[in-house]
Amino acid sequence: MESLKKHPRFAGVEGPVVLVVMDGIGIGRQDEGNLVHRAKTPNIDWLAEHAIASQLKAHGTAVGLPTDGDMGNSEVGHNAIGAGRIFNQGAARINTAIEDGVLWDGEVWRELTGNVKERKSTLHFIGLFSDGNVHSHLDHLRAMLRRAKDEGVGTVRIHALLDGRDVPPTSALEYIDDFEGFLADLNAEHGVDYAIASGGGRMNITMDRYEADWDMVARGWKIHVRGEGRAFSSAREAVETFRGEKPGILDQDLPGFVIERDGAPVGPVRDGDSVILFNYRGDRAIELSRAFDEDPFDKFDRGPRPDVKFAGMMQYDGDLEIPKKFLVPPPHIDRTIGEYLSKTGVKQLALSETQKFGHVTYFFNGNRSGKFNPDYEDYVEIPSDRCPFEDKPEMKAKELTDKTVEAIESGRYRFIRLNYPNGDMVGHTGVFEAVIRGIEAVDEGVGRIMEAVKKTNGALIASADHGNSDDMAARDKKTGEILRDEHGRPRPKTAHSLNPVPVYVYDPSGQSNARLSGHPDLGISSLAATSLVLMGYEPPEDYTPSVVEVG
Ligand SMILES: O=C(O)[C@H](O)COP(=O)(O)O
Ligand SMILES: [Mn+2]
Ligand SMILES: [Mn+2]
Repeated sequence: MESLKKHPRFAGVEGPVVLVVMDGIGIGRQDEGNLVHRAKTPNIDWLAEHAIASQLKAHGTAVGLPTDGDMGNSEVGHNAIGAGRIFNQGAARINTAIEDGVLWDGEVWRELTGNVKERKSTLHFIGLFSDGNVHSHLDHLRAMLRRAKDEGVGTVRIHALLDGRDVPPTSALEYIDDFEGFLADLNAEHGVDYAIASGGGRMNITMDRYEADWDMVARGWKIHVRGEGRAFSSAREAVETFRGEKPGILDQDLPGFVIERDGAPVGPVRDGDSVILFNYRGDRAIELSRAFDEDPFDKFDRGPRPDVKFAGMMQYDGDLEIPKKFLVPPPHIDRTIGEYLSKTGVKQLALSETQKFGHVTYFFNGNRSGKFNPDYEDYVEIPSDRCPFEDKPEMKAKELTDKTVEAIESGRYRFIRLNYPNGDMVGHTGVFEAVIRGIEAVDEGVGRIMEAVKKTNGALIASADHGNSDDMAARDKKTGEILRDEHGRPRPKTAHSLNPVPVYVYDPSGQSNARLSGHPDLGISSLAATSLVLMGYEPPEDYTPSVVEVG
């Protein structure tokens, strides 16, 4: 790989180029459900009016997802931003592997199904139980169950993590009923025994990320693997009971449950079983994978670890080889902006709080752990609070801004990137007042960064990885009208939006003579080239073009 070439007409702004990812802050229709619009954001508003402003696509094919009906997410968003190009992503790759049959011919699928056939043991599937298409898709699970049945696998157990975060907040029963119907057909026609064995809300058990709270994984392990937990005769009964006990609870927060048959758990994981984690996205799949794969292991007490064959849908971390076995290889993302800058000897800094730290480092660097060259890279992680996001929607915005301003003024870095998680993490709670406060905290941070950039003759690029808080109200599918609760308040939508995101390029000293490049239909993969031209480098030829022309 070559170093970057100097830009032919522009030597770069004097101070650092700062790329701010305002996570989950998109551009939506200006109504009651758009909390970005409702929040007081004097700094972002100023940028919209006075900086170079445009919109970028942040969903669907613009970020490597199968169709333009797929909402964007932080993983594919940060992949696209950091790679400067679009790579086919998890969902698209698995669809192809299933269509072409490559998945079934693969060594890992054959090993895991062969194992349970030979031992007459159980094949388990654990994963996010929805069609949100961010971490998983139920169509993949259905395809695998049909195939398992065709290949003569007799017993399958499903451990269902209820979503309500990438899909409507209380939609679990629709997915459960639909799936139970599918299972009933398989069982009746083919004499197999395929059943849901356990489950719980994804933000309560199993799907922690970035080691923010291993207790979640410990709870999930007990439920799925040991079959220990509150028992019910069906997943539907569990959900209905929990909802009755705590009205208003969202699916993502539901407690764990175990399904019993004849007084015993129907599907704990036992020696000789095979286990597939059918999530394809890495961040929230890594910890459970480690619990299955690692020995020794000190994150929580697993009790006796069953001796199983474990595989992930994908390899969630290629550098750390987590997990060891996987069904579909991940996209190989190379020549990211971070790698180019390191190669060119340009100093860079990445910052966020725990919740999005892996996004500005691992995902931004093309799913790569560690640094390209520690001499040229510094990473700062501010530990996230451990309370519900709606209780402290400002999160660590102030601390993150302090560190960023300090870094800008230090003169040590040429490129600084950071992520404010608020618009997204608080957006997922569906608590409107909190979301507004979270966005206002981001705006305050952006304002302080604008000042620091001005002081140092640097440049700011403010954008986002996908929308969320710009579209927070549930709507009637046909009319688009906002749906309301009994008090007339909009019912929340907790998932990401399909909206474009803003891009603001602010060069207070005017050195770059930046103006819109006028390329139509740009997506967030153009942010890498935009950062490079402001630093005075020519973007690599196959990068998505810059939002601005300079010089
Ligand atoms: O994992 C989550 O929290 C959501 O499914 C997606 O959110 P993110 O893509 O913004 O991380
Ligand atoms: Mn995000
Ligand atoms: Mn999100």
